[in-house]
Amino acid sequence: MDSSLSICAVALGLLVSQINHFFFRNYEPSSANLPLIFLAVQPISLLALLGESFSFPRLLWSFFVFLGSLSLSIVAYRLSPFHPLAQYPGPVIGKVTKLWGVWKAFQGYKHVYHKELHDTYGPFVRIGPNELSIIDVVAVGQILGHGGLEKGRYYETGRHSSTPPTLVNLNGEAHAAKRRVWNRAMASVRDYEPLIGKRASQLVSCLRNGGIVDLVHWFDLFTFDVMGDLVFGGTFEMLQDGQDVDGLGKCIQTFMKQSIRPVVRTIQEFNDFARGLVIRRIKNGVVGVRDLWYHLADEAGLEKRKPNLEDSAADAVLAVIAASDTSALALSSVVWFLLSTPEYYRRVQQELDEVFVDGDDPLDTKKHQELHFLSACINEALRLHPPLPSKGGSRQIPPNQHGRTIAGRFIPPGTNVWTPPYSLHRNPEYFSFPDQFLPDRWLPGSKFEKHEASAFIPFSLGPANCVGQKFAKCELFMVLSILFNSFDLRFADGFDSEAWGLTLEDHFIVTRSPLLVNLVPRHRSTQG
Ligand code: HEM
Repeated sequence: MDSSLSICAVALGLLVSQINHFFFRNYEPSSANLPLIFLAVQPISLLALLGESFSFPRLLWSFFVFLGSLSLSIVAYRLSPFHPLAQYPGPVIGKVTKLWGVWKAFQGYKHVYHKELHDTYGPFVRIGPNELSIIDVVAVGQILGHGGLEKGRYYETGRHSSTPPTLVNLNGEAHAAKRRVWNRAMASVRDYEPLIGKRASQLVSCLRNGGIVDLVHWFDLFTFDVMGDLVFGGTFEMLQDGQDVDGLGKCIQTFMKQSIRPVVRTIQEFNDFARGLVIRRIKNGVVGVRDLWYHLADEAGLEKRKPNLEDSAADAVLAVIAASDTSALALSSVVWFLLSTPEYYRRVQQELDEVFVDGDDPLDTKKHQELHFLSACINEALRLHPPLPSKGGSRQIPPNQHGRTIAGRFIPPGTNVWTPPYSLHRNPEYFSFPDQFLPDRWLPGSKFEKHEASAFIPFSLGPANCVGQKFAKCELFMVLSILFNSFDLRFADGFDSEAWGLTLEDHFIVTRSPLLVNLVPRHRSTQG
């Protein structure tokens, strides 16, 4: 047949494809761009090298032989007992390719997919050719805790080259150095209490007339305003406007969903937006409390090397992203769980009424320590709806290092490891009735058969855990205390409350649909 290649050409095509497989297995590229060009050029070069004449059918054959044999050999190797992760169970599709997982992530249901896999295959699941998902509590401590594994390469690939690395992208000493600055900034949440309290009061004041409101919307505005205050000393004023005039929330969502085309434009918009805020903040200086920018830009001159403006701005933007959606989701989730279980809502209300007798300020943080049942409800909401359900904690063993034994099992070099909080928190080995909202499990002396508090990691663990954890908890207690103290809440008539939980989609930040609640002002309210 004229269009076929000579036997020699086919043999060479097969050989070269095997060399490619060997090469890419040992030197895995971090970007697909160059390898794709490299792969496309080879079948054409082979034809030229062998002096074969160029025609469309011949080119097609050449690609078919080369790519077909390369694909077959990759699939065979990934499914073979010779693959370093062969001992780990998982779906065939996951062993062969990451594309199925990517599709689930694109849909926003990666967390649910991983849980289903763990339900089927157990605590160690091979979810990608070189990826494991682990929900064993000993392993999670060894992976994320001190002396654990370093951050996976997804932390770096998620960053656009036009933006300097932030705390989240860094590893090792570079991370520790930046983390020191962040720790300094977040050391005393007490300093920030007036700032959070002011916005919590403003939130309640905006809602003072009661009626039907979308709490997702208002919690979003609240957390953005708080972060504007914390990071830049006051900026956004979304509560005052009653809306996100600059579209910051939309911008963050698009950015996180990373739909290829808008992403570059979004990053550009984001950087421009941040630059504007920074310029304004530098012009205004510190107004009142020392804000996060004061620390990030080292205005006190405590660091040996002053950070440059671009670096500090990138971290300031990180703060807004890391803190706003996570806290807003937590607030919405607590309200949703409580209104879905009226007996728990009544207990929270009763506790608040006992702790804050008439005239007491529900923003008094010293009294928040007495809110044991509310605290249990917050934990339970964070357990069932962790704001970072699947991505909080991807780690890796770099290909050029030795493997590690984790919880008695060998993890070979080149493996990416995930510890998805959503699946871990719902592991029946660690929590009785794992899918049910049962806040009593968090109270001292609870009689639940299984309760493994170290399997509860909504803020992650170890040296890269959430630096804003205390701040977030302070926000939660303040807002929930003043909200429940000021209003009686119930779902709006006709609102499909059961469906709300199913609308949560995991796109790194968790997107959610409106939460329609009817607010009736309470007579004993001290605010608004
Ligand atoms: C309920 C609210 C919050 C939750 C559940 C949460 C959860 C998390 C988790 C799981 C991580 C680890 C992520 C990873 O390893 O990929 C993290 C990291 C981080 N969080 Fe939060 N967060 C919350 C609120 C906040 C707030 C209020 C701030 C800032 C004021 C903040 C700032 C950060 C930063 C800067 C990091 C990166 C830490 C590092 O890499 O060293 N978060 N958060």
